[in-house]
Amino acid sequence: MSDALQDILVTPAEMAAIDQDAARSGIDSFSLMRSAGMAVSAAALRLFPAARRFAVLCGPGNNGGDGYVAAAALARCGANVVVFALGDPAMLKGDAAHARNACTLETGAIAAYEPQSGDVVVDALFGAGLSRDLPDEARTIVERVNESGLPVLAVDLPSGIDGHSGEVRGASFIAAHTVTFMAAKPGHLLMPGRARTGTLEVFDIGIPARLVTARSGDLRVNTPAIWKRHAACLDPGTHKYKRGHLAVLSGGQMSTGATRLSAAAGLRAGAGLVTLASPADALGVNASHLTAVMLKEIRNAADLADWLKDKRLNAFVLGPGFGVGKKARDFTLMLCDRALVLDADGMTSFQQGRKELFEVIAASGGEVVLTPHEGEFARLFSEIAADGALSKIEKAQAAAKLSHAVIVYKGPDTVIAAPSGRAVVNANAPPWLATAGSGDVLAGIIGAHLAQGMPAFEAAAAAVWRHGETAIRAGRTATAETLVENIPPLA
Ligand SMILES: NC(=O)C1=CN([C@@H]2O[C@H](COP(=O)(O)OP(=O)(O)OC[C@H]3O[C@@H](n4cnc5c(N)ncnc54)[C@H](OP(=O)(O)O)[C@@H]3O)[C@@H](O)[C@H]2O)[C@H](O)CC1
Ligand SMILES: [K+]
Repeated sequence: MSDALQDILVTPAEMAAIDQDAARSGIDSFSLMRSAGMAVSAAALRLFPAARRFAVLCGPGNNGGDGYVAAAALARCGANVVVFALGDPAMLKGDAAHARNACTLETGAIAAYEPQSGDVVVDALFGAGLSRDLPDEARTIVERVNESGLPVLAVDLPSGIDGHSGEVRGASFIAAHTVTFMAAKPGHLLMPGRARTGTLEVFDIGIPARLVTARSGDLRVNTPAIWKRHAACLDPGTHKYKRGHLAVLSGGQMSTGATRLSAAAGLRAGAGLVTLASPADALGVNASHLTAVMLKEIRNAADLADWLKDKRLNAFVLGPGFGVGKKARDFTLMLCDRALVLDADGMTSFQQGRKELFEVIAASGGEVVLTPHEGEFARLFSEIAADGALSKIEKAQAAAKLSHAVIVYKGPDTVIAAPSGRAVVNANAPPWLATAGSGDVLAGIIGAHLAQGMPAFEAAAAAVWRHGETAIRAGRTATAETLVENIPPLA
């Protein structure tokens, strides 16, 4: 696989355009289908050497064509293969018809397939061309196979998964392994598609990388390649102020834990100095819990304005445990010209009045990162959240454009999007990262990256990735405290 294609995500519509470009450039489209089908048969033999029988389920388009190629190749290798078609195979066109004609195996009607112990199901019903909910006949088979617990090897996408959004269209197979072609699709990474894709294999069927990159947008999987050149903040000549001064704004005395988690995470993640800015009533409780993190009394906007004269204070986290209301709004608007992570209560405080926030962000030229989980996203961007035609990626992109901020749309499939439309989908977070206080830790890591001078998009993408690595290191019993202890070095 070409390096240029390693991390890119290509939508089904872009992939269709790439196919056409490949045909125009003189590449024989049937040779692509042959490569695709051969890759599927190779994966089937490699992953399921003990299969008693391969049941290849072929659909009405080119995904089905890949299935006929794979079935014929498996049979040539001596495997026991049965083939079932959705719809009348005589209606197949073009390459799929060619593939079917070249496959001498008898083809049964899909309704006749009875799952048997020892079967491996090769799912070639629908791939990139799925345009609506699965028809009833396909749905019945999907449900029968899913109930049987038989392993499913999906061609391109598990049938029923929308490659654009990862949504389930009526029903879908739950694959053990998926073989896709040239590049991963958003539906492989976005939930629930991610959970139904199994392990993902991206196979190069021979389309030149330049044709793929020419059509693909600015959408990537979140890997260190995205941000590592911005992470060179640890040069040997540095001192603590060069590594930035992060300030975390604490809530009142009954809700200080969240901000201490953010502050501790910020320090561990590499900010040179971290100060917890605390209201008077919380000074005592904060002081009794802090050592390396410093403490500063900030009672009101006047105190904050005075403190902000220190230009070395270059990044802020506001929101965890802060409380919803006017104080959060006033403080936030004062911080938008610096680097700011606006999390939790900070965002919720603008549920009414977001226009002012977005205008101030646009006008002030700071680096603002908003970190909504699904509920917070729905509160702050209700009309975007309600648009069923948009994928999670497109929702994050629309929110970034509207707010002029970098959006970290959190979840098992966190999407980071910039106002320019640039976006990455994160893929390294284990399920146990969803633990109380985990978001506070993430906010602190983003703050530390901002304090060290990383641009907001890279700071956020690197933090989300590092947060995932942290959880892997902390293990399945992770708590927010052990997450902080396990934040790995960035570079
Ligand atoms: N470069 C590559 O990646 C290559 C990919 N290949 C394989 O080709 C498929 C995409 O093939 P395509 O024919 O475009 O699409 P599908 O096979 O997924 O399905 C399309 C057919 O199904 C009909 N359709 C769509 N949704 C439904 C539905 N819910 N119910 C019934 N029928 C449906 C659709 O017809 P329309 O009615 O919508 O017009 C099509 O007939 C890709 O996934 C790869 O597996 C190539 O083999 C090699 C190059
Ligand atoms: K499929």
